[in-house]
Amino acid sequence: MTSVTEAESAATPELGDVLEIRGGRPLRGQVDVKGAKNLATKAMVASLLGETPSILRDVPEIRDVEVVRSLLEVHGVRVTEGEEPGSLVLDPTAAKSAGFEEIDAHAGSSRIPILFCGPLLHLLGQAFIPDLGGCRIGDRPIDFHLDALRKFGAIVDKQPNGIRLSAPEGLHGASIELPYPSVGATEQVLLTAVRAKGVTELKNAAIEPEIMDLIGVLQKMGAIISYEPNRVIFIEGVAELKGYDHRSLFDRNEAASWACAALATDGEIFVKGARQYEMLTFLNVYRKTGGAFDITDEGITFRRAKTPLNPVMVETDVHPGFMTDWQQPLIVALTQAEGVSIVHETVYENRLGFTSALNQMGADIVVHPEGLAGAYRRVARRPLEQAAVITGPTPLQGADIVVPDLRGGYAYVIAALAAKGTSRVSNVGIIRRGYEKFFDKLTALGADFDVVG
Ligand SMILES: CC(=O)N[C@H]1[C@@H](OP(=O)(O)OP(=O)(O)OC[C@H]2O[C@@H](n3ccc(=O)[nH]c3=O)[C@H](O)[C@@H]2O)O[C@H](CO)[C@@H](O)[C@@H]1O
Ligand SMILES: C=C(OP(=O)(O)O)C(=O)O
Repeated sequence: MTSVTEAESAATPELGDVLEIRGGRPLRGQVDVKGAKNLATKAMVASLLGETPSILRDVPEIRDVEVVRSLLEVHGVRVTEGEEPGSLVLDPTAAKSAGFEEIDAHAGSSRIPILFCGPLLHLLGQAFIPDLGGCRIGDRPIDFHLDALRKFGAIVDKQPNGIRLSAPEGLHGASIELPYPSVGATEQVLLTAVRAKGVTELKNAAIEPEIMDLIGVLQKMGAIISYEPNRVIFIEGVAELKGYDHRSLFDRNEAASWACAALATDGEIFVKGARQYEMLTFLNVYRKTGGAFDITDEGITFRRAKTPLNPVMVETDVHPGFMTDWQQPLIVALTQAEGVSIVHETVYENRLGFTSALNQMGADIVVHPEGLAGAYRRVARRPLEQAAVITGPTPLQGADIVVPDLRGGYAYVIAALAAKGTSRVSNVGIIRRGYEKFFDKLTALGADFDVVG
């Protein structure tokens, strides 16, 4: 078994783990957003399907990319920096001869290993996938993934520390309907079906912009994928794929986070690289909240249109709805709205726990773990819904707080920046999973902080 340690993959010394933040200063200036965490990592896995090297551009310098890079290297993919800054060359030509590796890698740090199943089964006929990490925001089962893999002809054997897969007869096209439009399960089907024998029909697929960009990557490699109305995707398997040359979609989650930082601190931030189309839903909510934005070809500038902000009612949802990864930084801004805001979380069952630290800082947020009975819904909701009721405006005071997960952590940092007085924010290393050059960007925006641990 090959072990790829956290230390090996997270060697970048940019971030410490504890920040002392002196709040009360508006964030002003420019930040650049590069490729999306939720696309770049998947495009990197796709390189394993090609017969020739791939080039991925605008790769973000984040820990999840480092994790996937080391997993690819364990499987014999040669990963080097490309000529263009921020690009990677992924050469899979030695992967087949590298043979089967049972990896014990990064349990607790990323969800991407599950997407190696299809590519490894095509390449080697077998795979071992360790237990997954990622943010602890609910149960996050992988049953949709495993059911789909079985339909392709894979044999799945659950083991104490992961799953072992084999495909003695090879993989064939399948007819699959997801119980819920899961992003990861849709990617699993795409990465497996492109080289399976025959046609795959996927119903109730996720259609997030990152999925569309992954389909673009696979089409460049030679795949035949058509996207039909009503969340149906058809994939005609092909015998061989080549490498791709692709510039990653921008990180709309990072862009939305900085937009909320401008709102919460009453600052003004130009997010270079942000685009309107992928953020339409976010921008509507931003405007209703009392935020303003100017869109140009280079990016989007975010600021407040008024103070105090307006209260809003938001339901997180699959695309084209309001993304679950946007609600945490928005909730910080909503503590400064005049009146009662409601955020219904419908994607994960435990994604509002981070609000308790905001209450410690002076916010008035009540979480209803079973959702709000009788509340208005656009469509019927899943039983795992919870709701946060935020009453504002409430001044925030500095506090000692511990980052729980990626987006919750970002929310804590902007809450501390918006608060009066000094905060000590621990465990900020988690933020490296999805925000590149985070300290540099805070400094560029005029944040007053020190790394103290
Ligand atoms: C690396 C990455 O791209 N992460 C994103 C991805 O996560 P991820 O791909 O893990 O999220 P999914 O869309 O799969 O999960 C959505 C819901 O489906 C459930 N589910 C999923 C798979 C399964 O086999 N069984 C099952 O029940 C999950 O528990 C969750 O309640 O999409 C989420 C929803 O937009 C985002 O918050 C994450 O940032
Ligand atoms: C939930 C997230 O990521 P992951 O799926 O990688 O845990 C996120 O990016 O907010």
